[in-house]
Amino acid sequence: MKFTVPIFDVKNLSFILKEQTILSNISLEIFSSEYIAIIGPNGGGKTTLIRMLLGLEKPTSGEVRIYGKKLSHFKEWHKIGYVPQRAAQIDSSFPATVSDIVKMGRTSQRSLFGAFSKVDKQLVDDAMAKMDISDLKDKMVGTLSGGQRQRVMIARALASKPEILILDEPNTGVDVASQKRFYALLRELNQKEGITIVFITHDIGVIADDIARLFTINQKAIICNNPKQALSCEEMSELYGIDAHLLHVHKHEH
Ligand SMILES: Nc1ncnc2c1ncn2[C@@H]1O[C@H](COP(=O)(O)OP(=O)(O)OP(=O)(O)O)[C@@H](O)[C@H]1O
Repeated sequence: MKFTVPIFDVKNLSFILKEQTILSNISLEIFSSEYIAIIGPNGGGKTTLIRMLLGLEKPTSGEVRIYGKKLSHFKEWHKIGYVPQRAAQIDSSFPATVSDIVKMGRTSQRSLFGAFSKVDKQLVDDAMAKMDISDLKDKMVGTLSGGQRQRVMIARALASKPEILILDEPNTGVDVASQKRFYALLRELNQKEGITIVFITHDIGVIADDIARLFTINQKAIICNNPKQALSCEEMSELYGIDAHLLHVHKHEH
């Protein structure tokens, strides 16, 4: 079923910090089952935008709605899986196994000391299977490769059975072969399971065929209709870096 209400509805969002404009008048919508990439120069405000979508940072002006609700009224945070930037950079002595980490994905839906139910266990096992890490479940997470850790962090997010997965530059420090495998997994989550994906990346060329829309953020948003326009947008974003203009606003069709 397609939502007519967007998952995220952002209107005229601005964020000014110590007189520096970080985001200026951003408006966008993200719909169920979309695969969206967000690109832009370093410091362009991509992470800040995501933090505002999740209520982790308060905008100076403007509004974010999730599933039609104001952020302050939204309670179903388990529907949103978030893997922040550098989440996979875990200290090698970190005392937790892969399955310990993935189980943490269930905590938001259990009472603080609630027992780990059969359903919880099944969801954890499913998330590990989807991310192809079942055989690593008893390994200490700090001993894994960058690509394996990255898949553990995403499995943790999947264990909460999210409807939307937000990934902030998940490929930093991951080799090309692991990246390709990772992109294939994301495509599968989007196409087979209908999970909405919002993906902050510098790697747009590789996923251009998978994504539905691209947002280029450089204080202001440039929104492209389709991935074929994406590459020219990327070139443009590299060019200006100073003052972007709203070039094209996508109208979502239902
Ligand atoms: N809480 C904060 N305190 C100080 N500066 C901040 C804060 N939040 C964001 N900024 C600044 O806002 C700008 C945008 O940062 P942000 O991390 O959102 O950019 P980004 O596009 O995600 O960059 P990158 O590609 O390097 O991750 C940067 O100049 C950053 O220093």
